[in-house]
Amino acid sequence: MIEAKNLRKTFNKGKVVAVDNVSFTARDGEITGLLGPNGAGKTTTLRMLYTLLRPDSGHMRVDGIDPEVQPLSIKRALGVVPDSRGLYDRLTARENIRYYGKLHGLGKADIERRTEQLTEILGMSEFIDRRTTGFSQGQRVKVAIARALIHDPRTVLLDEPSNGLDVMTTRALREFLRELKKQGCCVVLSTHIMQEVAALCDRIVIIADGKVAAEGTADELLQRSGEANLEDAFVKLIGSAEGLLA
Ligand SMILES: Nc1ncnc2c1ncn2[C@@H]1O[C@H](COP(=O)(O)OP(=O)(O)OP(=O)(O)O)[C@@H](O)[C@H]1O
Repeated sequence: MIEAKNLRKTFNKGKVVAVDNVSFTARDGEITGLLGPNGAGKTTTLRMLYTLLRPDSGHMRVDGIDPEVQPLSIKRALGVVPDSRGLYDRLTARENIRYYGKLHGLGKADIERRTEQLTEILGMSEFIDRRTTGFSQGQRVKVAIARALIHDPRTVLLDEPSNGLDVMTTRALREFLRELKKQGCCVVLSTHIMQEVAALCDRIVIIADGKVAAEGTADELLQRSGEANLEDAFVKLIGSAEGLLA
């Protein structure tokens, strides 16, 4: 479970307020979607959650762990697919994944076993032993996901995971995330695609201008907005649909 409390982050000596007092809870066994237009503060929020950025104020916990007190425990608890997928181009897909396994202190046999499993689930066998230079977006995302999950984390954070993916790969990705949820994982993803949250997320945190504009299940958001479909509900709750894809 992730608990974010009053997170705030500014840049450029306080002139840019990227995230302003954001609070929400993401539970185990659920997929939580951070939905918002470009520049809303989704990536900055995720970066604070995976401890790449330190909040100016506020705090977060993962399974009760405070990153200020136990920074390494948090890193072990999390699987992260960042916005820049960040693969090492000179390494093969397998070597990229193996390297992360080693960083997490896994033994060779465990790394090989888990890599085989993820290769199968994510459909990577055709390119697992190719260098990642020239990989398509979909192939990159798959390797980034496998790398993030090599240590079997309970909490998984994904920044715009379906960006640039074709329909079939997006469907496979959604199926995979549902499987993680079934296993009891806490899954948090950011997106600006309404369809994505509607199809996938148990809870939706709508972020606009660095703030939480609304939060709840799709049904709760419909009720609160008094609208019959999610698209109209989002428009009403955010005040504009600019930057959001249906
Ligand atoms: N390192 C940084 N330096 C200066 N400003 C930043 C930095 N990182 C983010 N920002 C600003 O903070 C705001 C929120 O950015 P963020 O990347 O979190 O939005 P986002 O919701 O993820 O957008 P997108 O959907 O376009 O990726 C933007 O105005 C952005 O320009």
